[in-house]
Amino acid sequence: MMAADQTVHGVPPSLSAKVVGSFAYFTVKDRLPTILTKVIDTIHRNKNKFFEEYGEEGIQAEKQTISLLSKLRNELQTDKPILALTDGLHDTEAWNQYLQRHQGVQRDQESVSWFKSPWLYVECYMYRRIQEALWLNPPISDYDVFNEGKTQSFFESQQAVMALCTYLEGINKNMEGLSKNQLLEHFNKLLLVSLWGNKCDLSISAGQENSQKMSPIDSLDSLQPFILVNDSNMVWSTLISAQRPGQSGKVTAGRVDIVLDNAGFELVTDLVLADFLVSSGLAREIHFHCKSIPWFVSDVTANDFQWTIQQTMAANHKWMSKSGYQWKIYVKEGVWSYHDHCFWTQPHEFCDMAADAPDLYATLQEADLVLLKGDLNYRKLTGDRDWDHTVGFDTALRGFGPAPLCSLRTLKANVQVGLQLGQGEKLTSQDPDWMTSGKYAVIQFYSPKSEQ
Ligand SMILES: O=P(O)(O)OC[C@H]1O[C@](O)(CO)[C@@H](O)[C@@H]1O
Ligand SMILES: [Mn+2]
Repeated sequence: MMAADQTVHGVPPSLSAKVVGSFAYFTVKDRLPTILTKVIDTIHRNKNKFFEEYGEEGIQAEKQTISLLSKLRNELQTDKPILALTDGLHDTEAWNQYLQRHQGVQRDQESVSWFKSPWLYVECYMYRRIQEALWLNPPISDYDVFNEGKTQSFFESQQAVMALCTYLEGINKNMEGLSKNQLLEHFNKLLLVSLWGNKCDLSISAGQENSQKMSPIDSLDSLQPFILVNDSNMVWSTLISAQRPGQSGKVTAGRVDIVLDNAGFELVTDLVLADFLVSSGLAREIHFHCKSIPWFVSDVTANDFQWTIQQTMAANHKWMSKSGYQWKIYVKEGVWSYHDHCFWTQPHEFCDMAADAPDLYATLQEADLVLLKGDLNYRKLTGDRDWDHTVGFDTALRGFGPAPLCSLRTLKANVQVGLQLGQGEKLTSQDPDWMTSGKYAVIQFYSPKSEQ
């Protein structure tokens, strides 16, 4: 396996908090402890609920969990070594092996620790340790500490969700009569809505309210200048070329996998896109990939996925509830399916997937197109390394390419590849925070087929 923090064969080092003043440094120093403090507060605020549900045992669990989390925060803030996990879950061994791998390659006798090791690793590790703290306290093991924020962000985006479902209804109603160009136009719009939906995550704001208030369709034009790379035409042609004549002479389309990111408004934009892909015949089936534990504050779990569909169905708005019912039918009929895999909540760069999660890699190879939402997926695609901005996306993927894939990401971390010569420098001079503000975005495509 590749060393974590050295330049090997032209591969740049991982971003890390050891670079004082870097965004990684600022995140580990300030944002992660803030998130941990909020988690502690949330658990404490729910003390009565735990008592009502589990009696005295619930209170003990609340205290114990808080004490483990306070210890975790202290380890982080004092740059203690990363510790092996002790909770015996099905992925514990994989995490501990990953730690050993890092201990094996660490130079200069430095320990594997919060400020010295790769930022991607330690940030993922923090969320896994939160899970451990809860898991070790059985009555509250399944408690999702981020649930309140995720449901709040869904409810605060209601106006935008209604507008989006109304727009979707308008398309679906007239689907038969649409020309190919009109279809392409709708496709582009809904792809952009899903892209900008990624602005609404909760971890960048350390859990602060971050919902969509405006109609998402209306803001698309004004956001166009902020898209730094737009490969949407390749996404479209991949979908078209996956269409094949079926048995009855009817065209069958390909399978699209969507690696989801955040719950709340972003998830709705992804479901709307998925609905359109199926109803237009651009996709035959959609496989959604979600997280198996609460992750990076706002990421979608199985529970969030089901809950969002239920809430959409239950809405007091004709087109919103119609959409919700349709989504439930898609799930019931298997046109949409939900999958989770523990690799998504591990710290690996995606170039390790073929070796470390071969079953997941094989699943993705069956897709005709994989859409990967959000910033964290982009960091994992590119290994969260200090790449030059002009390095090609294909180079940064370092062999990861189970199927044609596309990242839909607003920039919230300082890694960005595939730009034109001088483009990064120009952005830095105009807008020094361009890589971390969530104001810019990319639709970046890669196909292993073009390499054959
Ligand atoms: O939900 P997203 O788009 O993956 O964003 C989460 C991102 O926000 C951050 O918290 C910003 O540092 C990153 O850790 C992470 O990449
Ligand atoms: Mn996220």
